[in-house]
Amino acid sequence: MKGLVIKNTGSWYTVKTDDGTVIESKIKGNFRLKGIRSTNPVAVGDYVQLITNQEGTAFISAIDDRRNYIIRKSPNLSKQSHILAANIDQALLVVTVNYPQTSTTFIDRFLAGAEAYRVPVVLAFNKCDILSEEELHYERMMMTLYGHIGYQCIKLSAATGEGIDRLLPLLVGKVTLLSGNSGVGKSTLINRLIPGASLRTAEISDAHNTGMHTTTFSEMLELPAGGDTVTEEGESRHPGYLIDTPGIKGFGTFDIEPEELTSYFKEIFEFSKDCKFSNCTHTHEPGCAVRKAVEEHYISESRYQSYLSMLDDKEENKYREAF
Ligand SMILES: Nc1nc2c(ncn2[C@@H]2O[C@H](COP(=O)(O)OP(=O)(O)OP(=O)(O)O)[C@@H](O)[C@H]2O)c(=O)[nH]1
Ligand SMILES: [Zn+2]
Repeated sequence: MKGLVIKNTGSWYTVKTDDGTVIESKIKGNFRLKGIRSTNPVAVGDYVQLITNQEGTAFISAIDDRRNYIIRKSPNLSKQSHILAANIDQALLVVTVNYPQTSTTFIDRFLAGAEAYRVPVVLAFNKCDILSEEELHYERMMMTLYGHIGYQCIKLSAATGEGIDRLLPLLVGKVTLLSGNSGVGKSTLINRLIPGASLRTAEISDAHNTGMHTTTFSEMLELPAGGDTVTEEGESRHPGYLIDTPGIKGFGTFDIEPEELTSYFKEIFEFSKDCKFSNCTHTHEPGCAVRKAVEEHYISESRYQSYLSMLDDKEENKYREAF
């Protein structure tokens, strides 16, 4: 039997099978995944093979190849990492122009990381209900900026429900990683999208109270089935899931090489094709088409600054590694 892992608590995995049954499962034996040293071989979002047993539970006997996965490296130096989620279709980055203000550096770092993982990002501009005229103007400028680069932007209020009708269709049938700084309204949004979700979360934390601080657990929250969970091709798909994993602030960008960085800033990459040197870092080189585009306002100053700050990190790391 096949199924989708929707929850991971310690050594137990909750698997939703193709016919909609939910089965508590454990890993059979100690199978390892090629090339990954992780503390959890199976993660939410994995498609797995199950062998059911008489007690009504099951063994996970195989995992389908992953399209992608996000990991958190262990803070200690064991070189082990923890897989937070697999097979993500997209990320929803919740941002606010105020209360609290999300910095463009934070947004751009997140976007660059997502590009590195080839995960599309939708930007949700939340709390439009409490913004002043001036703040709304700034929000429009931000939405225009990121919209031009190619990111879908949705203006919404998780509190009042405004804009939710535009967001929902983007989530149907997809596994969406929910991200954003503390206080931007992620929990409020989840409760808006999935009535009763906070209640369930509370129950879960109660049940596992003792282990909460040591066990990282992830969960996919199922969106309520809408009327359109059948694709145009007539193939049915799941109603969509949200992954809300506390502690993920973005995609790991530690492995990005400085030469690669340009390609993770979509519009910078486009202009860089006209730079005189193919290995141009767009900092000081003559004939740099990127710096020219910044001067002529084809590339926004804030995006260029974010690029430079990420480049700086890389150089600094290199320096540290060298000594
Ligand atoms: N006015 C207004 N307030 C909102 C909106 N969305 C959330 N809030 C408020 O903002 C505060 C933070 O919201 P949360 O949903 O807890 O934010 P979060 O992103 O889950 O925060 P963390 O759990 O710290 O990551 C709460 O007081 C919410 O009521 C909104 O659209 N408009
Ligand atoms: Zn250049």
